[in-house]
Amino acid sequence: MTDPATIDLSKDAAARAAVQLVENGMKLGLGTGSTAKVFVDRLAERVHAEGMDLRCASTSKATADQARNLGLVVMELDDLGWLDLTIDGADEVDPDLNLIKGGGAAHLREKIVATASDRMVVVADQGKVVDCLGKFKLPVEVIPFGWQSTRTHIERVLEELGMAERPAILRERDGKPVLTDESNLILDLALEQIHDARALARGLSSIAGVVEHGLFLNICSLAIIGCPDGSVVELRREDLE
Ligand SMILES: O=C(CO)[C@H](O)[C@H](O)COP(=O)(O)O
Repeated sequence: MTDPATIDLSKDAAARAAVQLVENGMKLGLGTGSTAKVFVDRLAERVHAEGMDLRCASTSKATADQARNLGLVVMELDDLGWLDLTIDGADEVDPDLNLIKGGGAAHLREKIVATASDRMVVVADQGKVVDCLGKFKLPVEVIPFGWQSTRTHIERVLEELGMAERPAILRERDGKPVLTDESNLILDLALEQIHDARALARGLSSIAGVVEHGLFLNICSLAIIGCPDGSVVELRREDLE
């Protein structure tokens, strides 16, 4: 297992590099999770040191609280309109910069904010880079009403795609279902390997009780991967930049 201290240095390296992409006057989307949290810390340092004028939209209540406590201006996405840049973490990043997100149960707002931005950049450590998406359980946000029927529909979609008998697990914490910022539930799909992410995304989106899945396809144009020695590796999708 990777040493947690090593992971922290990597996150810090990615966050520091990402902060350099921010320009004065930008409207910025802020992600959720431990790497996004480090980014917000580094961002606030730069904003105060340079007297930058930024307006931010947050992907979660947790990040909004953190950013406001650090003196950043956080507004409603609808009051900001279109954003210049969103910086967020990811649970998996494949060679085409397709992602799995939602480990922090925030992928619905994360996708809304990322797709309301000119550019989405991911900050992550090397452990997130994979050849094929799917080892990390795919989060699917579902509405509580009839969630077990929704789970049955999800399992049918998986069966149709040859991913049969893969359980959709209700996410719980301390014996209680995890609720998203939208008061919905999360089903985590244990898939191992997602060979046709587009078909899976289509299938999941066609189910009535599914609010949003954690596949981010063709959204991220740059992934900044932090290394424990403080260096970073940049993975790019030129066609999305
Ligand atoms: O998608 C997310 C939250 O919904 C996070 O960005 C993702 O889980 C990565 O988090 P971390 O940086 O803590 O590993």
